[in-house]
Amino acid sequence: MTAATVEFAKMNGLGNKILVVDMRGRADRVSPGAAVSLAGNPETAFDQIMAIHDPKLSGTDAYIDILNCDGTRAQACGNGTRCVVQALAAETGRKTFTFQTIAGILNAVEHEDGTISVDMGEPVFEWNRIPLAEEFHDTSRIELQIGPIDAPILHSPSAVSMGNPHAIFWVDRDPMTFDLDRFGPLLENHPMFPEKANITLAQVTAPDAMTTRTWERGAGLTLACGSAACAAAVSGARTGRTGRRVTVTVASSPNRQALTIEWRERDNRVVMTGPAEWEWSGTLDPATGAWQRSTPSESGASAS
Ligand SMILES: N[C@@H](CCC[C@H](N)C(=O)O)C(=O)O
Repeated sequence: MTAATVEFAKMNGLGNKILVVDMRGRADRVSPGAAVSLAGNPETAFDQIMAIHDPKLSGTDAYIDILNCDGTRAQACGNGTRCVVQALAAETGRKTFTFQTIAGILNAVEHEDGTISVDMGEPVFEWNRIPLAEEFHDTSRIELQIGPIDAPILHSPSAVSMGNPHAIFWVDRDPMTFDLDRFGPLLENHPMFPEKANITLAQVTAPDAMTTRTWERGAGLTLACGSAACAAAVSGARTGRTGRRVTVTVASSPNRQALTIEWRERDNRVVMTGPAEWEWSGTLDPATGAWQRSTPSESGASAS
């Protein structure tokens, strides 16, 4: 008989709020309703759920189902993938993992210093695979702008899919100084993006460094977005703004933490390296989202 509850861990990657849910040994999934209920509680509020399922493909360790806090599915989540690696490494003592997601196969490794590298796959530039609603021969600079027509505030983003759709707007000052909570929803839902898009502001600060801030599809303003950091790094190199290995400082993350992103020349794959952090653990009902804390909390609260 399938148990009513499963174990989960509240974690984060650069402040990106993640629930890692252990769905192994079960045929059901975390329901969109459960996700919305968990997201609505300040204690379990999250940006993404990373649900670990039994592998569907030989040679992989797990199938990962990714849900945004609005209950929609996402194809990729860089910060969440590092959290999954840390959780499974702590459980098994292993250091390397291969996961399957809707977007493909991801390889990951936990290093001696505790940081985690995830091979996020190959970037996709074809307009209809990002996808965009209009044909663009060159998606490194597409026609899209916000603000007055003769003095746009944001314009000409680079578009790319890292499994999930991203638009990178190049800015010349700190991304925190822009009103992204106002522009984000307009751009996420712009008709140019038939599957919506993650919207990132990126300021190049050196040939090997940039600063980003992201409005996430299905989650809004989050403290960090790993796939967006990959998308920005690839777009920086593609447009000649940076080299292929960059430090991406995520302006909105606590203490402005950074990820290292390398777009490898030899195989076209993008490797993201950074930390993950466990906060507390509990159990939850994947059908309803009812939950219970099983490790101590500072607040003393214990249940939904
Ligand atoms: N925070 C994630 C990205 C999550 C998915 C995104 N909101 C989408 O719907 O594509 C990351 O770290 O990559």
